[in-house]
Amino acid sequence: MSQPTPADVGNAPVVVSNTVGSFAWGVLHDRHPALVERVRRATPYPAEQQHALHALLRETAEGGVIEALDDTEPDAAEWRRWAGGHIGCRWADVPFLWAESYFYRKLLAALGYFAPGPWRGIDPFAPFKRAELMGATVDSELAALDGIPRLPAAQQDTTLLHASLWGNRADLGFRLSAGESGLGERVTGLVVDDTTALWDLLAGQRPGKVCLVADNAGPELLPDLVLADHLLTTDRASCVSLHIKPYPYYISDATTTDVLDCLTRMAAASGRASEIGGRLRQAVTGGRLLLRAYPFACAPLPYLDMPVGLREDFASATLTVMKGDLNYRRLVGDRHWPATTAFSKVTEYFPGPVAALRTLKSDVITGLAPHTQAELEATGSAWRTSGTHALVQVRT
Ligand SMILES: O=P(O)(O)OC[C@@]1(O)O[C@H](CO)[C@@H](O)[C@@H]1O
Repeated sequence: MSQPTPADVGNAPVVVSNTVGSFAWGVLHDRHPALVERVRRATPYPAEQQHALHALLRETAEGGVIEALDDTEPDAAEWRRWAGGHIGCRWADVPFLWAESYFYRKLLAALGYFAPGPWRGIDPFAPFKRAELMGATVDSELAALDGIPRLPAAQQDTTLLHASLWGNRADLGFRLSAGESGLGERVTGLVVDDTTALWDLLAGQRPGKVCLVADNAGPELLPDLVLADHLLTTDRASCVSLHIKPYPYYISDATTTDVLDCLTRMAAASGRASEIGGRLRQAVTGGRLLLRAYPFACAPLPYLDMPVGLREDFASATLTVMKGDLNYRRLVGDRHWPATTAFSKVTEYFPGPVAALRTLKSDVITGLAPHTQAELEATGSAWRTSGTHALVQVRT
């Protein structure tokens, strides 16, 4: 299934979760049980679902062994294929990327998300996503859009791109780990900043399709949608292919419902936000904003393993913009790369120009200049995982 990794990059060790105290270990050990508890408290699930949640917690507890997805699940065969030899292994010993995705899929199975009956299609994360979207922070971010047209054109570009970039801190899974103390202050200088290269790339050709691979709903998706509108209205793109998730995933990842909720939220606002919301609605009906929900968007695999249809979508784009931490891990491979490994090398396989807009929330990083790495290490802070740092990386 995999295409060869570019030979001269080599293969750094894959991230697994079996080192006690590591970031990956913490996700399995702390974040997932905390999430199950939040889900249980948010929705009054009946006994059958409660038992299934208990069973999932037992299965995924320290030392637990991976059990196959029930054959009655509609995508059981696909997951069997994606599982390779992982069923029967300890959760902590398989690739972290795989274990996390499988956990989210098993959580949906436990809640009867795909089963016939009254709980089919009920998004367990909707209460959290809805609360975020209706929050006062969103009001002020939408109101701030009124000031954008007063900025010089280049500053509008940077402001909207960076709003989408930093919107990536609005990730409910990460906030679950950060706890009540909340997120650390953002460090404004980006660890890699290819912002100019990104706009130059779009300026250097006739407007074509831009693929925008979305990440979280609500406070991240809103600036993503505003960016999509900006690309369309400034003729940097003839259409935007917005990739979202086909079903709830990683707590706050955006689904079609979340896109529609954002459009409704914008329409209900005043001024420019409402104008943009109206234009985006028309763009959806007119085919300039295409919604795409590939099954592979929730696959436990790196983009190196993407199927043909998705590859063709990316290949026909002038640029693909990957949002967020998980997409970054999937793009470069969830491996302990030396931090100075060239981003262009690890993304060489990708079928077209690609940009990553990401706040740093896991161990994986590539493309740092040696002096940047040294400066970051010297801070003694958890710069790789704290969400305080961000990057814009481009491979043309
Ligand atoms: O992709 P996103 O929303 O930016 O971040 C996803 C995340 O919160 O979840 C994973 C760990 O569970 C990490 O990739 C990261 O910390």
